[in-house]
Amino acid sequence: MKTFEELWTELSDKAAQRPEGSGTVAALDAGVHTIGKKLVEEAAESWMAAEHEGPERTAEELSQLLYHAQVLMLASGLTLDDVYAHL
Ligand SMILES: N=c1c2ncn([C@@H]3O[C@H](COP(=O)(O)OP(=O)(O)OP(=O)(O)O)[C@@H](O)[C@H]3O)c2ncn1[C@@H]1O[C@H](COP(=O)(O)O)[C@@H](O)[C@H]1O
Repeated sequence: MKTFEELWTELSDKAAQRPEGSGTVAALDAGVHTIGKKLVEEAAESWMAAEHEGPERTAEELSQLLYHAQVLMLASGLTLDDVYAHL
């Protein structure tokens, strides 16, 4: 298990180090358009899980939504503080 901040640290390191086999590096290379589509897909899957599939599946989909939100933040050159400033 990891927190949102711990995931951010891990993904930031991956973006900087670009290790072989990283899905995050591949997503960043694919670009904002592809990442954005994935974010919307995970949002829809979270919605459907909440309506039809129960809390466990909803938590799983929401974790993927948070992951793709962080990838979009990285691709956009944003930091956590840039986003937290709007909360
Ligand atoms: N938390 C996640 C995470 N959540 C979602 N995903 C990606 O999002 C996809 C979600 O898949 P779906 O189930 O919606 O779809 P799928 O059919 O399985 O996959 P696609 O065909 O849609 O790509 C997964 O296949 C992963 O590619 C994630 N990829 C990585 N992480 C974590 O990010 C960290 C870095 O990962 P790497 O960059 O791959 O090393 C690790 O700690 C991982 O656990």
